[in-house]
Amino acid sequence: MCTTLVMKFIIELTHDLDPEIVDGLSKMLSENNQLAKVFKMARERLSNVEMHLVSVRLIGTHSKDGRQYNLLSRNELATLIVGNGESEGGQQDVIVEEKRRGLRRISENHPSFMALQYPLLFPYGEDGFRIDIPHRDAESTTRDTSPASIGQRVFLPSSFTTGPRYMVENYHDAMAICRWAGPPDLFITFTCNPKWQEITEFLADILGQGSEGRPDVVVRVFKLKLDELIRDLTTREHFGQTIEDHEHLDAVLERVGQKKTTLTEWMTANKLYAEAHDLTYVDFPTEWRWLSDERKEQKTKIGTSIGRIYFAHPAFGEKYYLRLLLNIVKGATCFEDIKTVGGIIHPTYKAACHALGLLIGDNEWHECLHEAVIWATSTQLRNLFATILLFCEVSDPKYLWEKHWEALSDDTTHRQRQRLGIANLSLTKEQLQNYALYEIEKLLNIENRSLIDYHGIPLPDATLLQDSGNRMVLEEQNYDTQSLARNACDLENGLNAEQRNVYDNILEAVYHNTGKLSFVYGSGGSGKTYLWKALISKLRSEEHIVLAVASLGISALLLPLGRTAHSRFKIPMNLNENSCCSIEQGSDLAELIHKTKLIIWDEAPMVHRYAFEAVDRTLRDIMQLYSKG
Ligand SMILES: Nc1ncnc2c1ncn2[C@@H]1O[C@H](COP(=O)(O)OP(=O)(O)OP(=O)(O)O)[C@@H](O)[C@H]1O
Repeated sequence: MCTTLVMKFIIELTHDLDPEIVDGLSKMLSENNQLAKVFKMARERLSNVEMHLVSVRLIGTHSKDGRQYNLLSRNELATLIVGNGESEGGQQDVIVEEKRRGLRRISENHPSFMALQYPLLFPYGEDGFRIDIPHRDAESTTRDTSPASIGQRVFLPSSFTTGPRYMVENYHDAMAICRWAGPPDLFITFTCNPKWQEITEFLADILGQGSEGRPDVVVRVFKLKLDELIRDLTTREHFGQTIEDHEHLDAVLERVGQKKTTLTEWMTANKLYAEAHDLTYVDFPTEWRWLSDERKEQKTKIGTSIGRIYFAHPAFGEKYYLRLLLNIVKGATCFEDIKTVGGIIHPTYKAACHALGLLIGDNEWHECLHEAVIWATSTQLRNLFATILLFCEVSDPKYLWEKHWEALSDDTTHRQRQRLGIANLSLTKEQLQNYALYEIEKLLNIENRSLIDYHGIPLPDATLLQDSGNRMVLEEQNYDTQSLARNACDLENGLNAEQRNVYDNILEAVYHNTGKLSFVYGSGGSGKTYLWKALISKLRSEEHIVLAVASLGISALLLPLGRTAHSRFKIPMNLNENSCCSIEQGSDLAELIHKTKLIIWDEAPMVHRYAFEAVDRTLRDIMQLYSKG
């Protein structure tokens, strides 16, 4: 910056300043700031040179270490010089004269730049920013950006609100309640509204404050209201008496080392009270109450709590068998009692299950799947089924499959509806089974096994699977066959002699797969559309595919699920004698055409001959490929 300008600027600035403060600062800088000392030296030098227009811009010269409190030494920075500034291309830097080397230009990124620019912020002339300055908290930055290096994994316990285990706990509690009380009548969700009166009134007192800026207020009001709702439901019993769920086995088993758990207290109660002997561990909370403060059970009025034992996977070993026993054994006073069958204490829970006949045949696996059906998703069930097949030596896999296939494919229709975007899609029993088998086969393949290894379970049918992925085929098969059959019967009965003749001819060709081209001619109102409808209903009710097309859009509307021929067969707009339809071999549409039993083309003469030729050529291509395949 030009010195005259600097001076002018300083005079303007200092006009209102307290001279005492300025003197104090100046004194402080000249005593402590190495750069200020250098400044002084420059001034002395300039005063010895005859020069009127000078431009002085400063920067230190040392470029070694740059830690924050490393001070300059007078040897490093000699003086600040000089020039007219114009020739420096407007760069914000610096020409200094080092004592030993003469004039040098220095970068803005030099460590002393900040100290010179803002002397009051860097009163000792400390180093400022520079290139590659290390981050003070470099370690934590690495941790933030790379979670893999955090170290030990921590599993959040189920007591951690909103954690995955907490959610699963709640889900299982809900399922236990549903099992005991039946499906819920009400499903209450409680959401927050930032326009609630309490929130708006509070924010009205703060100018320009919206609810988005005060989540603390929103959350507090939400919690207050939520607590109030819970009180309405529990204490005030708006919907009647409320029940509570019981501590579950999983927690009990994890705390085996602890002196008192619900399981041990169940046994203690069995020791002390004869009336407790009639209850299994699961049924116990229906008549007894767990006092968590005192960690003991206490007799209470009947029907206040629901018992639940956490599901134990068959792969859990002894835990699984203990769980089986706890569903049956009554009045046990110690762990040995649970293993005692017919006066014999068995060494393991599994042996006790054997002695009780729980493991005869595949009972345990049927029971396992039967219980899991209550809470598990179909995906989880298929995983469980695959695990049972792989590791549990099932004696009759076919029966296990036949008994549980519906639960294993429960999500299929929903998934296919979502995937294909057909809201009312319905799948046949074979398709549902096939999907589940395919998913199970994939799970078994991961373990290098296959359904072939399990005698009696059918293998997934590849063609059915292919169809279930073809939206067009599914659409053409997705009819209510029963109502179509009734409709077909009515229409068939109403056919006149001529219509009947055509009807029988066409049906015969369809049923015998002879292949036939029929041209039906009749004046307006003679009953052609009626005939089409009769044919379409008849064949669709028998799950055959019929493509109903018309040359004109208006005629297509009169046919059940009718489309224009151009749209259905992708006939090109500009036709010539060599035109073909744009249907790719192997596409869904080609697959649909291949499966089609009958094509009805209404108002056929309304389009050019080339259109028929194009369709004919394309159909031949498609059918030829499939017959070769
Ligand atoms: N066998 C029949 N029994 C009862 N009603 C019939 C029969 N055949 C035709 N119809 C009735 O006659 C009317 C005209 O029939 P339809 O629409 O099928 O004729 P169309 O030949 O398709 O006419 P257009 O060529 O104008 O389209 C309809 O209301 C239809 O229900």
